[in-house]
Amino acid sequence: MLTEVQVRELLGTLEDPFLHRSLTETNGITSVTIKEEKKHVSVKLAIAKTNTPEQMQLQMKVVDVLKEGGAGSVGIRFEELPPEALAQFRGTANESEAQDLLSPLNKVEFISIASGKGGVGKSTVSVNLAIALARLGKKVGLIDADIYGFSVPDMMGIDKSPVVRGQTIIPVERFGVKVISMGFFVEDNMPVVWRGPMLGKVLDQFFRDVEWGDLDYLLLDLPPGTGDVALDIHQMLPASKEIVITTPHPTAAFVAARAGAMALQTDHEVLGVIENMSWFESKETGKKEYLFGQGGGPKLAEELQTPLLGQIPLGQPDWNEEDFAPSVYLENHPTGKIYEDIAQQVLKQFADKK
Ligand SMILES: Nc1ncnc2c1ncn2[C@@H]1O[C@H](COP(=O)(O)OP(=O)(O)OP(=O)(O)O)[C@@H](O)[C@H]1O
Repeated sequence: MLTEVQVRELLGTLEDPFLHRSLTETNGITSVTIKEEKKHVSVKLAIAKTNTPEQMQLQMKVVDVLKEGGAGSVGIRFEELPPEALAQFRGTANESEAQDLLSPLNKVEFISIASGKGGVGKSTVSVNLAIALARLGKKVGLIDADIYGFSVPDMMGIDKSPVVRGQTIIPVERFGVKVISMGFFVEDNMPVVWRGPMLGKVLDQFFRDVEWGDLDYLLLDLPPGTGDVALDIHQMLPASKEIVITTPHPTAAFVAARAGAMALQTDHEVLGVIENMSWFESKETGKKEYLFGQGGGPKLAEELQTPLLGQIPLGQPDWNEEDFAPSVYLENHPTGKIYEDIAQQVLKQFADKK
């Protein structure tokens, strides 16, 4: 297993993407933690500018280098170099990088939506949460990165593909959300054998080549599960905060806990838990039936020491024929209101952390 000295040696030659000096020169490796029994290496790196496509690329390099060196899993947290350190090197960044520093994605907050297994409603929640944030006046983007089925376009009733202008991809806008799905680029939704690193490259392209404009929040609908692909992706994600989706059954919560643990292991803060398919409410009697059991959401939230952001009942949204969007709840639908409440809690959490 790697030692701290070896980790510092391996990473020391990688460059700060903006300053073009090695991380050794910039004193950019701020901490290294090694959990030998789990072969887990956790590093904190300081670079000139965080939450950028460049950070994403560096992140991928760090994961590659450490895994080649023998690490089983890698957690990376980025922070910005202090102004004094930056001032010392600033002269070395050239004009085009100065442009990059102003790139609109610099200010965006990433929120990834994860689940322990498929079918729990991760895509449904991603779509409705993105729309709820947009309804609250935020500028929102959504990346459908669920390689096991690109369901977001269908769920939102999107029937057109994004316009591609040269190198630039213009996302499709629907309900005030800018959407990009891998499904847009896969012919007839053909199944593809995706490997984590490949998905990482496509994600990187989505960060770089999509004309997102000025965004406040970029949501990522992640592939479900806690296997290799999910782990690879977690390691490549930008400094995103994570929301974990579960159904109310205690065993489902147990599986979802592994997704939460993976987030924490890869240094992603968990914003909260959303329990989906919580109950079915009879229209006649108003009585709630707990078809999938009870207690999974609160239990998971307690285990991950994070808030339970909300519970979504079973049911179908009402939509009209001409504006067909099978999974989108309207603003005044009771479930639409629950999503609004969740979106408000999410905004509050970001505001509190600033
Ligand atoms: N609250 C709900 N009430 C009724 N049906 C729901 C609810 N949430 C999700 N569904 C339905 O359950 C199915 C699975 O949902 P969804 O695709 O969002 O799950 P997922 O976790 O993203 O699955 P996967 O990752 O396997 O794609 C869909 O048909 C969706 O319409």
